[in-house]
Amino acid sequence: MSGGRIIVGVSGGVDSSVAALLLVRAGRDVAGLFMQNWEDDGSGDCRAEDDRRDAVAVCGRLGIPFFSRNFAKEYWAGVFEHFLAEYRAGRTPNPDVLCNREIKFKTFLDEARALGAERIATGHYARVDRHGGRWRLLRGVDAGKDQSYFLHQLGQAQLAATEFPIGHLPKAEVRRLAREAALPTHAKKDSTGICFIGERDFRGFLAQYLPARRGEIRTVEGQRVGEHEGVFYYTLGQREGLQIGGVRGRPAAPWYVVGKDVAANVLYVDQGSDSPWLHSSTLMSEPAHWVAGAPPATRFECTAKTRYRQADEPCTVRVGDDGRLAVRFDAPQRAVTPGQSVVLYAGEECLGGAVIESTDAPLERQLRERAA
Ligand SMILES: Nc1ncnc2c1ncn2[C@@H]1O[C@H](COP(=O)(O)OP(=O)(O)OP(=O)(O)O)[C@@H](O)[C@H]1O
Repeated sequence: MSGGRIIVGVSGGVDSSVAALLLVRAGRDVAGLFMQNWEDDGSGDCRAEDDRRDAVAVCGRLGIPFFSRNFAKEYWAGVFEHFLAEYRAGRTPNPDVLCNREIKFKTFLDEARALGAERIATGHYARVDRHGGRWRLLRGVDAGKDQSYFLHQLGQAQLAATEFPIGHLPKAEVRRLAREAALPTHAKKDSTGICFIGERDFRGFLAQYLPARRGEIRTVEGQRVGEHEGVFYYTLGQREGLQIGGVRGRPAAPWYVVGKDVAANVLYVDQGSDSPWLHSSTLMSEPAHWVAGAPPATRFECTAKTRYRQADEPCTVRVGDDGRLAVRFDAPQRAVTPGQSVVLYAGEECLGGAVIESTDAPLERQLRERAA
């Protein structure tokens, strides 16, 4: 395991800095590779230059070679175009899942090999081990930081070449190690949000690519209660950004998005964060990816997350002949959203997952039947 060069993805953040530190301490032949995945649009919000400077400083401090590559073209073609197409279709994609599959564990891995490395490492909170003749993807030990959800599209070939040096550590310990080693990133704030959007306003960003298209906001019963700027700017279960005044016969309680009719350009809302219109017990997915290369069975019980920050929910999975999943949850789930990923776990092990295509939420079913 320990021979040959290993290249760490250095993002200029504290996690990848400590990943590199631990590999250096283990006596490995380590180099850092920073990737730029987005062209600076001059808006002044792009942190890429600061991050790059921090990545250079960390490699300097550790005394390891630093490389930098621009993958903006690959990111645009492999992640961003799909991201826009999904939003245009009224779904809510997860670009980080795709970025891992298409960029960090493909383009980046290829580039690392071109630079003479046999293996790569990242500062993800996840673990990889070898068990029963195959590689397993396991949750990070810090439950609040676990990133296996975003990594569920990895397969045997990628895991065989990958290390997650901080996956067994709690975040507080990672920060402590960074401070103790005087790494220049030790006090840096964790990055939030989608990497190419950063801290800027999400709707404003999306509007540059998907121009506003005004339409009606209606209650599920069909009453017109307001106007929206474009159904694609909203996601199921969302409360913010809805311009709805007082509605006669309705209490002054907050409204939530419970459905989108993309063809008719209508946004459906209901009151109460726990609205029955938001709940579903079954979802259907696109063809699934399995970390092991194949599902454990054609029908099995496990737990699943339908969003990153969500508790594990017990469910039964049926795998169709075409690889698509029918996932039935023991208890109804709130705001299961087409475009997001359903990720399956057996205890600590991430089995794989798939993009959610549809659910049996009552309104979604009605809209689907109407469209068919
Ligand atoms: N621009 C980049 N260049 C090289 N590697 C990157 C880059 N962005 C992310 N990575 C790698 O992917 C890992 C996970 O990325 P993520 O965006 O989730 O960052 P994070 O959890 O905030 O970690 P960090 O503190 O290292 O930025 C990073 O730890 C790093 O190894």
